[in-house]
Amino acid sequence: MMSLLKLDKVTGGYSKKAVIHNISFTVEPGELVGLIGLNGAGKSTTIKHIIGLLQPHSGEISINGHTISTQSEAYRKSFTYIPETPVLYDDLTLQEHLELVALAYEIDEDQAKQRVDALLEEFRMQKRLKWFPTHFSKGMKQKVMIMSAFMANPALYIIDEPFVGLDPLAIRALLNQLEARKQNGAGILMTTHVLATAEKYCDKLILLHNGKIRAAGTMEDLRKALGMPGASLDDLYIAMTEEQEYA
Ligand SMILES: Nc1ncnc2c1ncn2[C@@H]1O[C@H](COP(=O)(O)OP(=O)(O)OP(=O)(O)O)[C@@H](O)[C@H]1O
Repeated sequence: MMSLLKLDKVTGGYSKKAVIHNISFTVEPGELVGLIGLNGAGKSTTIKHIIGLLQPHSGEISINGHTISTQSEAYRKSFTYIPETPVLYDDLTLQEHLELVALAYEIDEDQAKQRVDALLEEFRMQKRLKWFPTHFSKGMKQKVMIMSAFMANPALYIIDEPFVGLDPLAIRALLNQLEARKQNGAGILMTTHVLATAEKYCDKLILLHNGKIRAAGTMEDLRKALGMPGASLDDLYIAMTEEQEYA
């Protein structure tokens, strides 16, 4: 079966010097995959290659079998990206942001209205439809990005550290939405430093260290690979970084 997202031996970075090395993994439909690593491990750099901001020095990235160089339009329409720092249009209200997504993704009016109503309720933003971003708190701005991504309803979600800055109700709303989208066959790649949440919700984890994949798989796979039965993701991760430093 064709993977939703496939990285095949991707090496790349910002200049000739590689920052990520020989990265291979997949995200399958219905899977939430956590990309885990210390500050500077290469998580954002990996994401920049997937969303097309950087080009690999070698290796290949495909979404539903499309690559960005050969089927750019199909590739870009297959995913939405939720950055860690919200990027909003100062002159557009929340409503206009959501309308823009509906236009860009060619969602018909009835369906758009249904999706907007459900998202407003879930993220408790019903009273903010006519607001401009300057009046939003940091967490509300993040919610606008998250709602816009869910509006588009893509096959693949790429989410950079979603849990910092959201209140507990918003985190629950996000996790509920992710679960529902997974049930419908979407795939999700998410970076986070909140390891307890990653351990609980991710189907598969990819541990990045110094730009390389150190271990990947389910929690059970990772425990076996590191010889630590019953360990938490926190313990596994710390053990992995220490092992590398003193090896
Ligand atoms: N714009 C850039 N130009 C050059 N090097 C960069 C740039 N951004 C990041 N790097 C380097 O790439 C490496 C990986 O950084 P990256 O941002 O991918 O880490 P990360 O895992 O996302 O970290 P964090 O958890 O802090 O977000 C680091 O050595 C960093 O210094």
